[in-house]
Amino acid sequence: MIKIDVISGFLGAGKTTLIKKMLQEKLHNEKIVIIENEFGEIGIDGSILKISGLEIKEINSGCICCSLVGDFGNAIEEVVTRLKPDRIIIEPSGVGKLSDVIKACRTHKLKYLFEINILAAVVDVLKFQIYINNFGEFFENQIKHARTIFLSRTQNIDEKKVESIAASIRKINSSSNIVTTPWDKLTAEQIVAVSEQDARIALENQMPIRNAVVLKRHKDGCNCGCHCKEKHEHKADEVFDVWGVETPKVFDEGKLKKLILRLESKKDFGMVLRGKGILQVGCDKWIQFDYVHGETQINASSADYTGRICIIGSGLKKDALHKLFEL
Ligand SMILES: Nc1nc2c(ncn2[C@@H]2O[C@H](COP(=O)(O)OP(=O)(O)OP(=O)(O)O)[C@@H](O)[C@H]2O)c(=O)[nH]1
Repeated sequence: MIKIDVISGFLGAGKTTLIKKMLQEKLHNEKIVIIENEFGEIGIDGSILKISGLEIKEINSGCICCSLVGDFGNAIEEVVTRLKPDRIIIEPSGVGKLSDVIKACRTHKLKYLFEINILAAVVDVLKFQIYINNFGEFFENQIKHARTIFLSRTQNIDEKKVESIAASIRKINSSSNIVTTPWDKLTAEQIVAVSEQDARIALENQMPIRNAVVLKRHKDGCNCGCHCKEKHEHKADEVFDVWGVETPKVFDEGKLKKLILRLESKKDFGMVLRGKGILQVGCDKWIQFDYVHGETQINASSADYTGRICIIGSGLKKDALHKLFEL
């Protein structure tokens, strides 16, 4: 049986970071294929994970829960029949619903060839409240259907706050394991062990196969993140925007750092939830940037086939973004 591990989590929560840790420290002896699903046509995570030298299948230009159920099914079929790995790790888009990924796996025509093993959600403690308030429909869905919840950035807040967030998560999902220790204090062995605990039993309880889509009514003032009047269950592309470009432009590194910081301005660019890119900043010099509100990381990167930027948010002002990067 091929193991399927799903590592979900909202935009910028730390999914790729967690997967990298598992791969580098624990799973490097297994034959693994990663299915990456990014919301937007510009895939960045595939390049980041590529350094591990693994087979990566990217499904871009939408998310599994919207229009890509077919593509996701085809990707699984191709991986299962052609590559025959020991394990498939799926990183759904940050705005994907974990319940949709589970459903797509459980109803797949080749489901007898694989079993869902890890069902994890990564939750950024610094953004917990803001995401619950603004994008609760997507955020809570990931928490609710996960068997294991990894809190990220717990090293950046005091333990009382971590406790209170863990208690709020318990109210949404009372049976999950909640990992509160900063990951660098844990071995990948511990991470995989806690994630694999009772996974199958939990899945049976959580996800009875449904033949019909149950529509969730949303009320006035609810926290799903959309602005529409009709009552319906939302797809990610109704709530979130994506702006992505490929560019050969060579940026000035100092200037680039400053303009990435300007993404904080909701007034100028809309609500930017996540930004990432791989860009050339000199003759043989490339950087990779990671933007999450209140936190920007810029690291050296190896050269890529061209420069790429991907911005995800709500109510994005795309023309302003174009101008910002002087494209
Ligand atoms: N300090 C700190 N930084 C973290 C932690 N987890 C992730 N990061 C940083 O947060 C940024 C986003 O992390 P990713 O692993 O790319 O997040 P992701 O969930 O894969 O993001 P998307 O799939 O693009 O939405 C990166 O710069 C990480 O280095 C953490 O626990 N502590």
